[in-house]
Amino acid sequence: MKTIAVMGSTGSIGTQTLDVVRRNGDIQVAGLSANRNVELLEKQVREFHPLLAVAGSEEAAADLRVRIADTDTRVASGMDGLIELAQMPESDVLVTAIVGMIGIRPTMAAIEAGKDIALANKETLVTAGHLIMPLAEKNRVRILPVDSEHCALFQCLQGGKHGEVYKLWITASGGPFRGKKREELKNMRPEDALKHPNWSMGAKITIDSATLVNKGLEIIEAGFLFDMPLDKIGVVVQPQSLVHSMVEFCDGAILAQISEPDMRLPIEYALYYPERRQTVIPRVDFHTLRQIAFEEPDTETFSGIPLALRAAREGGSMRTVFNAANEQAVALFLQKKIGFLDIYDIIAQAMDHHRRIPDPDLGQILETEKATRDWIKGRWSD
Ligand SMILES: NC(=O)C1=CN([C@@H]2O[C@H](COP(=O)(O)OP(=O)(O)OC[C@H]3O[C@@H](n4cnc5c(N)ncnc54)[C@H](OP(=O)(O)O)[C@@H]3O)[C@@H](O)[C@H]2O)C=CC1
Ligand SMILES: CC(=O)[C@@H](O)[C@H](O)COP(=O)(O)O
Ligand SMILES: [Mn+2]
Repeated sequence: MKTIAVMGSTGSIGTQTLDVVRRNGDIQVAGLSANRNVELLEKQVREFHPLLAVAGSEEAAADLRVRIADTDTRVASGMDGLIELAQMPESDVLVTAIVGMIGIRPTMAAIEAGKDIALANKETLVTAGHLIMPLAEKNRVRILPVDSEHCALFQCLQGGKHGEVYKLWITASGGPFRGKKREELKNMRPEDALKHPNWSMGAKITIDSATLVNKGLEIIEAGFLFDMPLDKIGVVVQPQSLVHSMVEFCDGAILAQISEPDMRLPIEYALYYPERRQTVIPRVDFHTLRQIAFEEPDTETFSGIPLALRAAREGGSMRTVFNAANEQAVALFLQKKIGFLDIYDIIAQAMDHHRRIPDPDLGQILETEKATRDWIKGRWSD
């Protein structure tokens, strides 16, 4: 029986991971973690009986300890707790369902302890992919993509040779503001941007979908996961989110992965790879589906992709600045301290201000993150 630890179990990916576990009934859960949502974490502890539960702060951990005093689950907190969760001797796989580049250290710790990674936490790969992919190879662990596009690419690549790939096509929904122009975007509020047309996800990634920064992050993520140069990665809008991505091969053949938009499929694929299980999601109905549409992304209106390409081309610590500035800007937008288009300005200005480190180590990545956040706080926060 496989045993997993779920980092970020109370979020969108975390709860869907536990749903996959619940429906299959043959995976054990060794550890769970949340930031502040101890109420849900308590429920999860009572249902899945993990050995360890980690809360974001010592205050939240103290609350959780009281709540689950009648169980055998031990409670830890903060980054030390996440690293302990990542390295639990009982677990085979770490599901990285936490949001943001805070996932870097526990993900690296898990790889060092020989755990496979079911990776949803794309920010970690965007900022530290040059450290993580070689570390995984050295420790002979698998990085199994959970992000829907990357899981689709991974499925389409099965059996194909790396050298035979002509292009990876990442699909984008276009987000809630598809078709709008900059003038209309100026006044968009968080409640507008949080209405994703096809997916129900956490707040941060939903805003990233609206700016198309999510697609930018996903281009960089795909580069690391599949060892592909930027000119072999394209983006095409597929507004229904039915085609999750495609691989075009040298002979002109294109393989696509199509399914209803439901993250439980990629989560299940990553957890059971290379086996396929019975579906836990609704099947595509070709009797009612009339067409599958594609269009070009509007990169003039939505700067998420061009900004990411700039960060990827300049490389090194610039990827950290792109990601950290975006994390900070999205938080400010959600707090209604800045407008929607300010997200792009903050990222661009933070990148202009930064002096690039070509091949940053972990310490330099974390220092760059802090410097970027401090620089933004000094200019855009109270
Ligand atoms: N949601 C989706 O469908 C998809 C998500 N992804 C990626 O997966 C990752 C998770 O996304 P999603 O599930 O939507 O995010 P959510 O915001 O829904 O969940 C985030 C999880 O991380 C925890 N967390 C947040 N901040 C901290 C912190 N500082 N310390 C400890 N724990 C923390 C949250 O705890 P609490 O509940 O207590 O706040 C929660 O468990 C992201 O990297 C996202 O880009 C990729 C593809 C699809
Ligand atoms: C479900 C998933 O993987 C998200 O990353 C999704 O792709 C977001 O949709 P967008 O295509 O709108 O960014
Ligand atoms: Mn995605």
